[in-house]
Amino acid sequence: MAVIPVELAGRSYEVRVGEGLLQDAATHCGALLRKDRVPIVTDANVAAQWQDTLSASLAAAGKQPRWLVLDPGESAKSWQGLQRVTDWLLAEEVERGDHVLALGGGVIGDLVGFACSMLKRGCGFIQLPTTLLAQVDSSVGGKTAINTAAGKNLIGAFHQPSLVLADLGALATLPARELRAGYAEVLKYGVLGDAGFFDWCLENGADVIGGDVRAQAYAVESSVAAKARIVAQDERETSGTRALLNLGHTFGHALEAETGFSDRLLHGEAVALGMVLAARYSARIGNLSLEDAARVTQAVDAAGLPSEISALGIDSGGEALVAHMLHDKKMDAGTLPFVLLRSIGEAYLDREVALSDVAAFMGEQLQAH
Ligand SMILES: NC(=O)c1ccc[n+]([C@@H]2O[C@H](COP(=O)([O-])OP(=O)(O)OC[C@H]3O[C@@H](n4cnc5c(N)ncnc54)[C@H](O)[C@@H]3O)[C@@H](O)[C@H]2O)c1
Ligand SMILES: O=C(O)C(=O)C[C@@H](O)[C@H](O)[C@H](O)COP(=O)(O)O
Ligand SMILES: [Zn+2]
Repeated sequence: MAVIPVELAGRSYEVRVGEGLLQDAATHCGALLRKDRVPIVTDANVAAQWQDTLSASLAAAGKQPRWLVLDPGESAKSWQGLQRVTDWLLAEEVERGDHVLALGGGVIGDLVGFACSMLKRGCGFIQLPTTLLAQVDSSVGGKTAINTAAGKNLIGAFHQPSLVLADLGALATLPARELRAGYAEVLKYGVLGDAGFFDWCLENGADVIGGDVRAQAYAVESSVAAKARIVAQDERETSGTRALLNLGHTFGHALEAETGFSDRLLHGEAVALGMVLAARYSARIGNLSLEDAARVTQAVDAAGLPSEISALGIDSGGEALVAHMLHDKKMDAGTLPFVLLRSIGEAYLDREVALSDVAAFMGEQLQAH
């Protein structure tokens, strides 16, 4: 098992990565579970695979698991989903000093984390991420949120978990499309800040997606270490450092909004497309070589992820996509800083981007090929 600390003043916690962590969850959580009753929120797909394992672990420690099982999918990250979770936590008489377990992907982690940030003005929670995306990204760093009609993650809070248990065994039951989508966020760490890791991804990405546990362990541990370093420097995304983790997301979130936050385009797929767009736009304004932009596209293609927005069947034009971007949380007094690239492994925040030029670029990309 690898243990990666997330160092935050007064709120440090560990991310434990390994096999069999759900079987041993009660031991790992230890005194964080201070009462006999343990509230757990998950979705139906995850419950079908992992509810018995977690229940057995808790029962063996003399605990009574209490389950809320939600419908799977991005639509749970909504006002209705939030109300369902908070009402249930209140009915379960969860107190501020208790810990709620969030068992699932990024949807469950973001939703439950947000509910816990508000419950009685803040109770504890533990992330038990079961998707590759959640293990490498969403369970770490404390961003929690729901979506609204206006856009992605627009209502949320920073609320750090007390512990993250990333059980690599959970990835064995994950559908191939979801594994691939999570891999986009792995590749992101290479593209934004680590050319060596990008090269590792090119060589080993197929093994990660193919289910090789050693490759998955390296991918998860490296990604979590990279994220933990950045979050420790800039927990609340105020200095510009953490904003680099948003590489591909301004484009990607606009595509998710335009496709209705639906199965048509998963978050990881949107991030893959967004990274390609960020690389191509960086090349267009002369800040990235055409060769490096092409390498980002190749890495996305090699993983079987989408790389051309023209294939999405979006009827609207570049202006409509830019209209979604105006809701981006990086928007600052009329300026939208974009995460762009100088090279593979060197992302930067560009505050000089003209949205009219982005609209023209997106219009071209929607027509291309
Ligand atoms: N907070 C953050 O820092 C952060 C970072 C990245 C993404 N996100 C958010 O995460 C969300 C996407 O998360 P996701 O990709 O994990 O999607 P998800 O939570 O919807 O899970 C994907 C699918 O896999 C199923 N599933 C999960 N684990 C499984 C398992 N082990 N076996 C079988 N099926 C399983 C789920 O039921 C779901 O159908 C988005 O809303 C995105 O905005 C947040
Ligand atoms: O942790 C971060 O910071 C990230 O940006 C990670 C992203 O992968 C994640 O999708 C995040 O939720 C996007 O942040 P947002 O602030 O644009 O909602
Ligand atoms: Zn993301």
